[in-house]
Amino acid sequence: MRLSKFILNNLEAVLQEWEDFAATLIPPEQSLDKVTLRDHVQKMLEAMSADLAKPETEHEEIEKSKGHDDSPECRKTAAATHGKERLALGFTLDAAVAEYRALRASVTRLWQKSLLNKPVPDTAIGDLIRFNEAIDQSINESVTSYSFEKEQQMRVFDTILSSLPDISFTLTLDGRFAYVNKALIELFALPPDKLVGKNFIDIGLPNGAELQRQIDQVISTKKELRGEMPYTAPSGEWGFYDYIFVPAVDKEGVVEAVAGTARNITERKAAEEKNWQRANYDLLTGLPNRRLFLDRLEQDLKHAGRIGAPISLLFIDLDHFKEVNDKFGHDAGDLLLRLVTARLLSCIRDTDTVARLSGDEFTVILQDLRGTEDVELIAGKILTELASPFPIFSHTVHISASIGITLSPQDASTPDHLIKNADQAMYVAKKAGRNQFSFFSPN
Ligand SMILES: Nc1nc2c(ncn2[C@@H]2O[C@H](COP(=O)(O)OP(=O)(O)OP(=O)(O)O)[C@@H](O)[C@H]2O)c(=O)[nH]1
Repeated sequence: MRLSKFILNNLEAVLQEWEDFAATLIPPEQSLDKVTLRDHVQKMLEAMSADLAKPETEHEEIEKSKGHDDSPECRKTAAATHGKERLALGFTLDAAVAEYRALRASVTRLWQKSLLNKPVPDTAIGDLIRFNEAIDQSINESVTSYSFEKEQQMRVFDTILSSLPDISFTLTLDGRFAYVNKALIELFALPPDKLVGKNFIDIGLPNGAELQRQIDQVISTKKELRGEMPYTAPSGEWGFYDYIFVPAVDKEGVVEAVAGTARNITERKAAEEKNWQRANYDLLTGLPNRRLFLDRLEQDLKHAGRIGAPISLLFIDLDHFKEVNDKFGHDAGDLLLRLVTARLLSCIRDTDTVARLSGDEFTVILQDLRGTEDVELIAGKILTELASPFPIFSHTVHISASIGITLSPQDASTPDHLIKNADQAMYVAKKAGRNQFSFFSPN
C-alpha cells in the first residue's frame, strides 16, 4: 500500500498516536485536548496524503533538492494556520514544532508496524522521503506564520505603547533594554539601536547603579517595585518621574523579563509641593505655621531627649501691634510683620526654628543650649532688635515685644505643656510692663 493511502485509511489511529506522543513532548499547560487542534492536524495529514498520492515531477524533485517548496497550497495553508493558531493559543514555538516531531514519528511507526512481515513495496522508501520532506516544509510554513504573526503582534503592541505619553520598556534579566517605546526614545534622545541591549548605567543615568539594584530585587522577590526620580533630558528639560518595575513571570513562575513604565509627574509634584507649602508655611511671612512648628517641636524634643541636651521655647507677642494697624493701615501692619520676621531670623542659628503661630504671635525653638545664659542672651537680642525703629512706607514705627521662656526638660517635656508654659510666662512679661522677657515659673 502507498503511504498516502495508508494515512487516509488509518487517520484515526495516526491522530490518536500523534496526540498521545505529542502530549509527552508539550508542556501540560499547552494542552492538546481541544478538538480544533486535532482538526488542523487532520487537515494537514489529508493535504500531505493528497500531495503524496500525486507522482512527483522531475521539476518538483529538483526544486525540493534546492530547498524550494513547490507543494500544493492546501498543505501550505494548513501548516500556516497551524503556526498562527498555536501562537493564539499561547503555545511556545518549541511546542508547536514538537507536534510535527510527534506526527512524523507516529506516521512512521504505524506504517512500519503495518508492513511488518509483509513484502515492502518498492515505493516505500520514496514515499517516506517525500513524507519527511512534507513534514519539514510544513514545519517551515508553520514557524514562518508563527513568527510573522508574533512580529505583527509586536508591531500592534508597539503602536499601542508608542501612542501613550508614558514611557514603556522591557528589560532582560541582566537589566538591558529589550523593548523601548517612542516616549523613551524621545526622552533619552537616542535611536532604538543605541538603547536596546544597553542598561541604565550604559546610557548614563546618574542613579543607574541604584536602578540596576532595584531590578535585581524585582527579579529575586518577584514583586513589583515603585520609585521616583528626577531626570534631566539631553534637551536640558528637567522632570520628575515615577516608575514601576514589574516582573514578567512565565507559567512555571520563573521571571523571564522585567517590564517597566514611567510617567512624568513634574506638574503633580509641583502641585503637591505647593499644597505642602500652603499647609505648613505662613503665606505672609514665609515662616513655618502652627502645624509645622508643632511638628518641629516634637522632633526637636525627641532629638534633645536622645542626646540629653536641653531646648528652650520662646513665645513672642508684639506689644500694641493693633495700634500699628489702626494708625497706618493693615498693609503697614503686614509689612511690619515681615520686617519683624527678618529681625527674628537674624537673632538665631540656622538649626533653630522661628514660627508664626497667628496674628502677632511668634515662637522660637532654641537647641543645643549651654545654659539659661544663652537663652537670656538671645531673648535680650530679640528685644533690642524689635525695639529698634522700623521704616514702614513713609513712617517710622516703634514697637516692642513681650517674651515668655520655658525650658525642657526642666519645666516640661511635651509640646502642649511647653507652649502653655511659654504663653503663661509671656503674659507675666506683658503684665510686668512689656518689652521684656520672663522665664516660666510654676508659681
Ligand atoms: N496687619 C495684620 N494684622 C493682623 C494680622 N493678623 C492679626 N492681625 C491683627 O493683630 C492684632 C493683634 O492684636 P493683639 O495681640 O490682640 O493686641 P496688641 O495690640 O498686640 O496688644 P498686646 O498684645 O496686648 O500688646 C489684631 O488687631 C489683629 O487684627 C495680619 O496678618 N496682618
